[in-house]
Amino acid sequence: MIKISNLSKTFQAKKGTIEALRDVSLEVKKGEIFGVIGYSGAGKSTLIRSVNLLEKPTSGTVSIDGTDITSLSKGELLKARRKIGMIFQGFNLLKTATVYDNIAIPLKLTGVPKEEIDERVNRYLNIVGLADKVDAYPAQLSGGQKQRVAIARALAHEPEVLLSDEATSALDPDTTDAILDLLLKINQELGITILLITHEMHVIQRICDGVAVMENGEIVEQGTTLDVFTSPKHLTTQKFVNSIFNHQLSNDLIDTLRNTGEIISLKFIDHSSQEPALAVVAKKFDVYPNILSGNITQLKSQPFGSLLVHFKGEENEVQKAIHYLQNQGIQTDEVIKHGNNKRIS
Ligand SMILES: Nc1ncnc2c1ncn2[C@@H]1O[C@H](COP(=O)(O)OP(=O)(O)OP(=O)(O)O)[C@@H](O)[C@H]1O
Repeated sequence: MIKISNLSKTFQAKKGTIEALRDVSLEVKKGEIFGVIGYSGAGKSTLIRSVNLLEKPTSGTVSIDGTDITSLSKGELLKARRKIGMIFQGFNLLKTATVYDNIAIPLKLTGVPKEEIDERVNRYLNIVGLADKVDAYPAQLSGGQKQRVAIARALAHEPEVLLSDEATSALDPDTTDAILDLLLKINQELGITILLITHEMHVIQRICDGVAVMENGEIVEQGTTLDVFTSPKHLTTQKFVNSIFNHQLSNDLIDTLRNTGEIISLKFIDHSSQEPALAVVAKKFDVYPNILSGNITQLKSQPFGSLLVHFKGEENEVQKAIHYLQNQGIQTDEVIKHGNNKRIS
């Protein structure tokens, strides 16, 4: 549905040339929710703004539904953009217009007839749960409600793709989750493909099917959300994944445990299999597993867990236990080795 190929963007700034995007390629399939995550300055905004050509790439192509939009004439581009809705962190509502007009005015500008406008405003305000606010002004709405209006405004153009530029970054955690649930509903019920950018792993975890991690204008890792969570390869990805699980151990505890065994991080998809696996390991090998910290969360609709376990025992027995767990399909990472001080980031 969205195919970004070898996209690069350079800005000429006072202090020299800034390479905001370097040879970025990614593909978002029809009906998917795909998230791009990265720290500030990674190039996320530049990337998402390139998808509807709000930002003109220096090189590379962007195809929407098979059409290379970087090669279109102005008129053709205007038409193609109708397939692409966008929502923003700051909502971008007209302050002096009612909710109705915020949705209706852009429709009027694209020539949609009056009755059709009425019908669409109604339909999409119902979908976002704000039918009773049709006559309100933005100043009378909460942040979450403003974002709902912005979503209704985007949907009213009946796009195939919705771009979300940090849409939940200005919202509190509960409102964030409510908006993420709304995006999921739109994706599932209206079949709209969603590409979003965020700096919060929680957003990826809750609604994304696929994820790309950006740093310094490049994609350093991408894959299904499940693969990236279970075996993050790049250090930045590992930091984002760890931010969800947040296993914190005191240095004193680490020093004590290091002398008697290893601390291993276990990641698993089917949590029901986890406890028996540890019990079997304790029976089969001369090791004593002790759970230090644990967290089971939901990856979209799949349970996903992470445990930090101290395996007390001789090094060769601990290694045998780890191999056994790996053969059970459990992802293992050594966090603190015997007498060593390798630490989780
Ligand atoms: N119009 C511009 N002119 C000059 N430099 C720019 C411009 N827009 C972005 N940049 C630079 O490009 C790089 C990537 O910026 P971008 O806004 O895409 O990152 P980001 O990951 O979205 O960060 P943030 O989350 O802080 O918005 C940064 O170094 C930024 O300063």
